[in-house]
Amino acid sequence: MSRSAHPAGPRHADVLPEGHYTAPPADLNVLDPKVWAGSVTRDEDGAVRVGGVDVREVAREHGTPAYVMDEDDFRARARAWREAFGEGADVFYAGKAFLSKAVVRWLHEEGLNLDVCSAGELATALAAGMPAERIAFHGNNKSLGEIERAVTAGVGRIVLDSFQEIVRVAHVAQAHGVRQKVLVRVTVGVEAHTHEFIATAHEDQKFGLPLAGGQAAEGVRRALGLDGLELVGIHSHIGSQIFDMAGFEVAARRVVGLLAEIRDEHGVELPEIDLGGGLGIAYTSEDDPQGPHEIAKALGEIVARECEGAGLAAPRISVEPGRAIVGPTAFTLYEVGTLKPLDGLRTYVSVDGGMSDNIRTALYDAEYSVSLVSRASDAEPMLARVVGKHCESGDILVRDAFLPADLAPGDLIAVPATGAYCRSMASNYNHVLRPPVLAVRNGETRVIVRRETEEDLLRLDVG
Ligand SMILES: Cc1ncc(COP(=O)(O)O)c(C=O)c1O
Ligand SMILES: N[C@@H](CCCC[NH3+])C(=O)O
Repeated sequence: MSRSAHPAGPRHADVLPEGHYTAPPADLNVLDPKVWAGSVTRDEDGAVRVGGVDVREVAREHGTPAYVMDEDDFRARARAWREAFGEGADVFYAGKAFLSKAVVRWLHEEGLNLDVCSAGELATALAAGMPAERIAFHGNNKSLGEIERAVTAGVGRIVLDSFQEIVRVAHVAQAHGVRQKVLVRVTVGVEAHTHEFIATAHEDQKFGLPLAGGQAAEGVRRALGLDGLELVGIHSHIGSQIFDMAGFEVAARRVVGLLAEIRDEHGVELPEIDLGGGLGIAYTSEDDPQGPHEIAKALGEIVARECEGAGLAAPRISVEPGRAIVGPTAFTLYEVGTLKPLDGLRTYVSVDGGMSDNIRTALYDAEYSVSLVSRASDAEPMLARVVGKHCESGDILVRDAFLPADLAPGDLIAVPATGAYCRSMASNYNHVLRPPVLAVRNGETRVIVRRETEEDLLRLDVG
C-alpha cells in the first residue's frame, strides 16, 4: 500500500482546538505500560508484538477488527486478586466484563469464582465446567426461568435484589426441596465518583434495597423468615471505574453497621459480606488506578476495625472485580481506512470497526488511548479523532489522541484496555459482524471467540 503523507491538520499547541487531551507525548512510538497489556513490546522493525506474536501476523491471519487478549496477563491479574485477598476471602470475577468458555477455564484454574447475571452467562459458565457452587447469580430483575435455572444448577449463592425476588427465590428453592444460600443486595447511599450510568450505590437508581429508610433491614427480616432461603450475607456494589477508595470504605462501614443491627434485632451474625467490584483501570496515561493489594488492605482493615468496634466476629469478605482483571489484558486491532484532515480542527481517522465493538465512548464519554502498531514512525504528532464505520456522528472510538502525521490507509492501529465491556457490549448495528477474540500466548494465537459471519446473522432471521 502506498503511504503518502497526508495534510495533517493542526499539529501545534497554539492552534489546537478544545478537546480531551494533553500535550502530545515526547515519542509516539513508546507504548505506555500503564495502558498496554503485560507483554506488549515494539520490535526493532517498529511493529508491535504481544504474547510473542507480531500484530501484522494477527491481522493477516485473522483479519481486523479483532480483540487481542494476552492470556498470561489475564491469568496473572486473576492470581494477583486471589493472592491479595488470601484464604479468608473469595474473589468472584464479574462475567459481565467479558465472558467466554476459555476465560471461565482460566478462572477455574487460577482458583477464582464467577459472578453471572443472566441465564446466558450461567450457561457459558456451566458449559466451560465452572462448578455451580462457585457461581454467584446476580441481577435486578431475574426471570422466574433464570431463578429456576440457577437453583436447579445448584449455584453457590443468589444475590437478592428486591422484595419480590426474596419471595420468588424462596418459592423456587422450596419447590425443589433445597435451601438456597442468598445475600441481600443493599444500596449504601454512596455517590461513587464515576459516570452517572455506572454508579450504583446512590439512592435514586434501580439496584438493591436502600439502607436509608429501612428497606434493606426489612429485606433481611423477610429473607430470614423464609424456609427456602439461607441468608449468608449482605452485598454492596457501589459502581464501576472508581479510583477513590473512600467510597468502598464508607460502603464497608455501612454494611458492617447493618450486620450489627441484624445481630441486635435477630440474634444472628451473618458470616459474609460481598463488597462488589468497581475498581478502575488506566485507559490513558493520566489515570492512576489502585491495585488489588491496596483495595484488599483497605477493605480488610476497615472491616476488621468496624467489626471489632461492634463486637462482631469478622465476616468472610468477597469481591467481584471485572474490569480490573480483564480490562487491561486486551486491545482492539483496527485497520485504518479513510483519513479526513479538517482545517483548524483535527484529522478524522476512520477504522474498520466502531461503536459496534466499543460502545463505551458513545455511552459514557469514555476516554481511550491509541497507537500506530504495524510500524514505528518519526513523523510529527497529528491530533486525531478515531471513528468507526457506522451511520452515526457519535460513532467515536477515541475522541482526541495524537497519531503520527504520516498515518495512512492500511496502517494498523490499536486501542488498548478494551478487554472489559467491549466484546461483552458489542452489537450488530448496521449488520456489522462482531470481531473475534484472539488469545495470544508463547508466540501462538488461539481464537477463543470466532468472528461472526453473515451466516450467523442470517441464521436468526427466519422470516
Ligand atoms: C454486582 C456487580 N458486581 C461486580 C461488577 C463488576 O464491576 P467492575 O467491572 O467495575 O469491577 C458489577 C458491574 O459494575 C456489578 O454490577
Ligand atoms: N458497562 C460499564 C460498567 C457497568 C458494569 C456493570 N454493573 C462500563 O463499560 O464501564
